[in-house]
Amino acid sequence: MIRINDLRHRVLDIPDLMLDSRHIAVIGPNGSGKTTLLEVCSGIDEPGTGTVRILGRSPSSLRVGWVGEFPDRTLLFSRVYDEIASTPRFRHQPCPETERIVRAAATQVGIGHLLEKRVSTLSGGEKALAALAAACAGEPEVLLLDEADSHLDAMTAERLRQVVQQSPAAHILWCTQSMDAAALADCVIFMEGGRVRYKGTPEEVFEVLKTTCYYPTVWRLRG
Ligand SMILES: Nc1ncnc2c1ncn2[C@@H]1O[C@H](COP(=O)(O)OP(=O)(O)OP(=O)(O)O)[C@@H](O)[C@H]1O
Repeated sequence: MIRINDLRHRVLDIPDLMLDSRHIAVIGPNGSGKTTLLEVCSGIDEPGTGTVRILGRSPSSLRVGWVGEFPDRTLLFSRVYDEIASTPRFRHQPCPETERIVRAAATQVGIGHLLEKRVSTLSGGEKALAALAAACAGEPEVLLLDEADSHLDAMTAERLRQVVQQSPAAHILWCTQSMDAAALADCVIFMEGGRVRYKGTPEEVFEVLKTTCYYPTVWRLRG
């Protein structure tokens, strides 16, 4: 359960929000506060006013996985293996266990062949997958994806979706500009001007947005 009360932070103004779904799509126009909401839910950023509780705890006490739109800004290590190994190493996992976690995460994401490569030599999509593998290796309770699918080809985006679905995370907050991807979520929140304008199942939210550009293309095509 994600519970937000009296949150006022930068652009955000969320008096009361309760989310009990697992896969939550966060959509809305540029500058509406989607990333800011994810940051507050990640514990990266402490809200100025109000409270955020996820699984009954403060976000900073949770295992959080973050995959951003620009992996170059978050990938810290020069070798892919070391990037994925960073969280188990920070947690002082023994070497054989770290090795197992890294290989499992890389295999799950489909980048086992990239483990020895330098991060700087990867393509944009490969960097996104390396960031996803690193997030998965941390066995996150909450997985946050900030437009992580925005630069991916259709097949890679589909793989990212599958891996995210298979993740054991209790909550997945996925900010996306792909309404077709958002339509696959359990719950959609539509943000505008820092507020949650609509919240509900994809059917409920997209029904309200039917005449706008936010209606999923796949739904429009099927009539
Ligand atoms: N560190 C900050 N300090 C002050 N204002 C900020 C900060 N970060 C973001 N903002 C402002 O908050 C507003 C919301 O930004 P945010 O990045 O959350 O929007 P977004 O919905 O994710 O947008 P986009 O779809 O363009 O990524 C923007 O007007 C932005 O300028």
